[in-house]
Amino acid sequence: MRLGGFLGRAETVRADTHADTLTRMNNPGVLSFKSFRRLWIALSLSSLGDWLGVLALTALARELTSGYAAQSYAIGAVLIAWLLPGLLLGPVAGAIAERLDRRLTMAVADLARFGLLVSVPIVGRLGWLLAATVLTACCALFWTPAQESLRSGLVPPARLDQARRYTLLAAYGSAPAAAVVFALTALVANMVMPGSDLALYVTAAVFLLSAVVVLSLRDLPRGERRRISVPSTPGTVADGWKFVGSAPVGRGLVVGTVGALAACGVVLGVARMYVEALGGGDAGYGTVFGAVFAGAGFGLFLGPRMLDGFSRRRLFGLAVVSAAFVLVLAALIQNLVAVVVLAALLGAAAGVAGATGRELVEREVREDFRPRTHAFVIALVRVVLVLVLAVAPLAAGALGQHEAAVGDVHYGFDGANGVLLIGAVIALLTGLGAYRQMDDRRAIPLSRDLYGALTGVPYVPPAPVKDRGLFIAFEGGEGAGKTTQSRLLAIWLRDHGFDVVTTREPGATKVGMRLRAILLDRETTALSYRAESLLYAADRAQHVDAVVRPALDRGAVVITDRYVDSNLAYQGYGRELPVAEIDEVNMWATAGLRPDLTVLLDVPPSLGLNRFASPADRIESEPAEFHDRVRRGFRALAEAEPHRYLVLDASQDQAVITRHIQDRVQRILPDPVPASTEDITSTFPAITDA
Ligand SMILES: Nc1ncnc2c1ncn2[C@@H]1O[C@H](COP(=O)(O)OP(=O)(O)OP(=O)(O)O)[C@@H](O)[C@H]1O
Ligand SMILES: Cc1cn([C@H]2C[C@H](O)[C@@H](COP(=O)(O)O)O2)c(=O)[nH]c1=O
Repeated sequence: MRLGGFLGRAETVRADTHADTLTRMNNPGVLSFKSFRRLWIALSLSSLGDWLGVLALTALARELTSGYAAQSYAIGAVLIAWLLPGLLLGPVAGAIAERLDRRLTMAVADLARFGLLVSVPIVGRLGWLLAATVLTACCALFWTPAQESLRSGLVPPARLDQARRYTLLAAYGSAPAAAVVFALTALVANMVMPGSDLALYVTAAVFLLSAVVVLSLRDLPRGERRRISVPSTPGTVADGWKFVGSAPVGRGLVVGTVGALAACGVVLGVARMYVEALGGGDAGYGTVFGAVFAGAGFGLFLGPRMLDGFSRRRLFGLAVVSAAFVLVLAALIQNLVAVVVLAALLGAAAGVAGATGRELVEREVREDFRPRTHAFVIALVRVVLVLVLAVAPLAAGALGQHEAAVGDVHYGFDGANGVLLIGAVIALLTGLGAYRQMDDRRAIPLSRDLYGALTGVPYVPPAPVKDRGLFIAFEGGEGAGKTTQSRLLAIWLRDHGFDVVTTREPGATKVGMRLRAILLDRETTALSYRAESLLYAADRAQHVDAVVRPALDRGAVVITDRYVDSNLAYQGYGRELPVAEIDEVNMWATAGLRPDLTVLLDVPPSLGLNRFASPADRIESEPAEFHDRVRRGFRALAEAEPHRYLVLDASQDQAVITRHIQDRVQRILPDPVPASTEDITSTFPAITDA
């Protein structure tokens, strides 16, 4: 019997493996498309060259100047020359590239970069180094959009998303690789060719190789070419702020992103000078640079998997604040090994912030606004990085070198250290600002919240204070069993001597009943989604004012069948209106009243809807995808605040569900109210004259 079971399982595994192979054969990975693979190799080489170039050019700029201030200024100038063209000239270069042959454009841009980089050590002057940096950056402005336009024609539309992910990997994964190559080159150079010239020759060779790969691209699609349109970075920032900045989450994201970038930017900006002061040379510089990017990669991977159940909004602010503390240590501990480790930690904190920020956008921004939001964040990253990378070395130069002596102990405190501390202060203030803006668990102390997430036992706030009752909401899709379970809970609580008010939304007041009729009548047509959302919120405002608050004020347990979460799930996720905005409207409508506990009865819509015999109302008759989105919405809301929810599988037996609910409610019950108040205990539904 057991053996049979085992063989059966082994067979299933074999069948699955076979199915996987078949799927892979029918659905090959994007790198199996030969032309795309070559383009991807060219992109990896070109990105490697870009990162190597900035390391080699800044290192050589330092060598071509003397004195702490002059060297800092030279490095700052190279970084500005490297970044500014992208900020200002992107749309112009895109418009020119639009008219040119894509493959030829890329090859010529690579060959031009090869020539420019070879010329820099030969000429050996700072002025030409800066001019060559600007021209090299301009070549990238033609190369990148031409590559993007080619890419979209090399893979089937269904694979574009995967192709985009590979492209991102090549573009950013090449940064730590460049740091390793740079550090190794520096070690070799110490033996054969002192100085930073060798790194520049290696960079030039990488671009030459990229040109060869580009020229080897064959079988490019004929016919209509994909359009190239490069949006202006300052324009995207200004436009994006108008809508991203209007909600607290948006403002928090922007403020926090600025802080995380300030932290990483100052390290990259002053790394060369700081490492020199610690006796590290080019190899040390490459290592610090690589550590920041390797840490960031790790943080991006770790972010979504970290502290499951902990508020993402809190995590975002915390990650930025942690970056600030790491930066303080990096500024004060003047030891190269420690600085490398701290650089990796800093990158990891920024990576966690980046991944969490992305998760927040996915979760809280309406689907059709997401591309605009992502474009805005990317543009913001560019602008802030240019500013920080430009200003940091200049500020370090202006601060100069200082030394404090206490007895025989000498402590050097250079401009680089000062700038790192300034960066830390900016990151700390912005991190705290983002945390405050976005905090969605104000009532819960952070330490308990963190402890709960770390131990996997979410923190449940203590029972409400005596002068206020208990507020419990039942939420879930159609036919989940909310009415059934709320009645059973009310009966159980009354049996235990509690003053209980059962109520529901919409329609617990006279005004609410009219609104319910409008909202659920199938004759109501052409009701705009926003109007629908506001009508539900209006019903709620009346409900809270006339039923819920008075009952809570007298110390009753109020059980409502649907509340704010229904608005967020149905109108936010179902109708795809901005969830954060609906939340704000509800905050206002209810004067901030939130349930002490929300019981989410989770059921597949097909099962819940089948539980009814009566004809479907206006909302129930929405298509299956709508109800699927609503279900996902409820679950996302519960995941974001697990301490406030009890999520139950509502396809289980009724009695099992009831027991789970009683167990949880028991933990938060206040003392029963005196029997004298029971004469005002209402029954379901609570319809008032209001
Ligand atoms: N766990 C369960 N298993 C099977 N049937 C159930 C279960 N819970 C409730 N039902 C039945 O499903 C139907 C709908 O239940 P109920 O009215 O409580 O759901 P609801 O969530 O309040 O629905 P609505 O979407 O109208 O608010 C009722 O006939 C009820 O008896
Ligand atoms: C509160 C609230 C409700 N809805 C929807 C959900 C249901 O389809 C109906 C209410 O019917 P029920 O039988 O009383 O469950 O209204 C909504 O879309 N938005 C809301 O805020």
